[in-house]
Amino acid sequence: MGRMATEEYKLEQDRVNWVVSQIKAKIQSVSAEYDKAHAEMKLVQQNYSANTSVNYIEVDDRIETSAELQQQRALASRLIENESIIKSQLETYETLQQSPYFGRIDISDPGEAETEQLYIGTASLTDNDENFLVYDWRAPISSIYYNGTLGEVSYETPAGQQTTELKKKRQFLIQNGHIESMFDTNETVGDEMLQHVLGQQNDETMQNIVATIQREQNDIIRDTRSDLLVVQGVAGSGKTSAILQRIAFLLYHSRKELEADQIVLFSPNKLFSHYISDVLPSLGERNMRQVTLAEFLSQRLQGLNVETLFDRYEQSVDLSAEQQAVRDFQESATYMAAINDYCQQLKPADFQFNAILFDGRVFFSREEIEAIYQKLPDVHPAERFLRTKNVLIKRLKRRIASEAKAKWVSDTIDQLSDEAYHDLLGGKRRHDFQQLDDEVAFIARKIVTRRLRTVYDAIYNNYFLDPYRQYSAFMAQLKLPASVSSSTFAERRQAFNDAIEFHNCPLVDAAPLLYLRDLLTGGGQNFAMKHLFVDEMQDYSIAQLQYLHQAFPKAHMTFLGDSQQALFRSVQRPEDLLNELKAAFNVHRPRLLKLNRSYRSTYPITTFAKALLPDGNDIEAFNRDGDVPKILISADEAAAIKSINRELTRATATQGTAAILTKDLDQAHDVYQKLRHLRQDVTLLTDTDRSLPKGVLVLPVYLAKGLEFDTVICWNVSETNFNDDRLLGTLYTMASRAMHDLVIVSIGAASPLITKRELPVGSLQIEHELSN
Ligand SMILES: Nc1ncnc2c1ncn2[C@@H]1O[C@H](COP(=O)(O)OP(=O)(O)OP(=O)(O)O)[C@@H](O)[C@H]1O
Repeated sequence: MGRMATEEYKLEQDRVNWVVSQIKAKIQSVSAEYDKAHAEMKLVQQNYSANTSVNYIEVDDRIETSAELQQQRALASRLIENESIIKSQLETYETLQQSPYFGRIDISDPGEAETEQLYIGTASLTDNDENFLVYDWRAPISSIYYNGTLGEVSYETPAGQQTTELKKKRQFLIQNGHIESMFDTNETVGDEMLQHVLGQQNDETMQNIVATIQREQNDIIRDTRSDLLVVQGVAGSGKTSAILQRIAFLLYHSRKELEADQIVLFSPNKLFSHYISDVLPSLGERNMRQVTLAEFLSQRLQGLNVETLFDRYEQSVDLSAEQQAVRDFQESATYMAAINDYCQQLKPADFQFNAILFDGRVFFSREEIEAIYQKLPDVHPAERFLRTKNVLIKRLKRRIASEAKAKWVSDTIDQLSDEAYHDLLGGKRRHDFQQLDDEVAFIARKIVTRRLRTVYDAIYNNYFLDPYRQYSAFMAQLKLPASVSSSTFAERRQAFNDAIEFHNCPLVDAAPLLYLRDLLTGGGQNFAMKHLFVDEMQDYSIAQLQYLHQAFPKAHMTFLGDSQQALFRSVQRPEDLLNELKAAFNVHRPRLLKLNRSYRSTYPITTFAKALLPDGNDIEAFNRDGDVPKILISADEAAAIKSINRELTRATATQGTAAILTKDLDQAHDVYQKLRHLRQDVTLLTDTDRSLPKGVLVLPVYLAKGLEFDTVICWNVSETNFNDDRLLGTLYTMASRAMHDLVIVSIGAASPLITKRELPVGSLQIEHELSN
């Protein structure tokens, strides 16, 4: 290990130069190709717009033109696709030109005398004879680079397992075509390169980590077997990074069967979505779909305001022990199982059917709908519901047919303008009808159908079932476990009813309610989604995860989280969690992986952060130098603001990112208002923000989930402000956002969460400030 002899270095730089020259040549030829494709595209577009301006007087002409137009359109879209393929190729070459590769492995296959040298980069590159100059990091052979120590190694290929001998492993840092550093290592991926990468300053968006993926991370990235992969990883261990590289890997691995939009990631907030948005494009892949749980639930509960996790966190009213027990119950798999049982056994008379109204009058009465349901055979509830729907539509059609004979309809027809009449004829023509009467009857049905559109929509959208009343009825008949008091549960049910009255839906009820609705009406399932990722899974209840599984029944699941970062929730052992999920999901190949090494923060920061936790010993700090975290005890708020300002001036002098994290939004507002008078570069972030502006940011901790900053200042971790054990996860999340510097501010005595812990000597620097 260590820096290499100059001669070796020169040889490698020569190779880099040679590869770069090959890339340059490729860029030239592809650019020419691109220009050609672009010109072709332009031509078709011009042609297309010339064609679209032809006049439409002759009806038969119109048909011909539209066939021609369709052809043109197809041609145009093929050209657009072609152009975008060439463009992304060009982009790949341009990235490779800066840094063609980051690794080299020397291998010798059994029985062969020769040693082969393979270079590994973010994308593959071949010369004109199809020889690999650079291997894609996701190629089967590249796994050796991440997994193998020197000596005999094996790797998976589509043709089965192969073995080879790994003779050398070399890492490079190449920038602008220049080798900045290079190391030989016999470890998986050596620490020196990692030191170098991690020591750098934070960017506005996350970077890919392909050059330095660690062995445990590689296991997550390349797992293609598991149908449920649960990752418990400590703060800063690379969970989010692993998700993104895994997606890139899967897209490569199943190039033919998998598209980026068949992958969905549930992310903690919008800032986070923006933060990670560059990683996949930097690897030449399209981004997956991203959604927050709140967005997903609200979209499915249209017309209701679904309480967000943040709303709930903000109002974290101290729940009584009984209320907590009710919440735990409602978030459990048992509760979801009870819903399933209820739906399977629901008697027709217990269905909460709604009458369908038209113009304020009953069109289909409750009794009629119930009678239809009652008469149907006792099949699966969703199936029976669907058949009910079909009967209703049939009856609607019959009523339309008879209503079409009504006098008001013929009166309406008499008064139709020619234009309106033709409009109603739609695609039909005069000679489509045998007699004029038929045509008039057709128009009459059209008129009535249009008028009764709202009835049709109501049937189509399942409005004849009231899922809210049904859910409430479910709660009313539920047999409660011993831990739950019936009066507290009755209060909870009342709270749900009241919320619905005001078009609100409590978060705890959203997933169970949707589950019930989907089971009874047979909707809400997306069979096209092939992979479901959940980041920060500790903020989801089992019930919510179970609903996601129900909503994406065909998706492989990868759930990642850190139980220690739970906000206002008790910590659960990952093994228990996996077992619970396994039972609830009925999966075949579950797997639990752990990441214990933390890369984000310096050694002193991780050492301090882990000391806060009762089970912090599992956390392994990555060895990177830095200052010891500091706690500033101020006498009052004004003094605290002043000292923050001083710290910020120091922190921003180095161009780094700095964030002040608060317990909740109110405090973020407050700090922002005070600080704004002292400096111009401060921004307050709220949950509608989608990007991270430059300068100093003030934000509540839950919006900082998954993010990182060079300097973090934790606001007012005092005895009074952090006086609850349940805030430990909050404090730990705050502290673990810091990459290089961590400052904790406390007005008055510090929180017992810090003072009661036996912190290792010298792990925290304490400064008392007197008021002035
Ligand atoms: N193998 C690696 N090589 C280089 N950098 C890495 C590696 N693994 C993680 N990192 C860096 O460590 C930081 C933390 O990674 P990431 O955000 O993925 O962790 P996380 O487990 O999702 O964290 P948290 O749960 O605290 O939000 C990032 O800056 C990431 O780039």
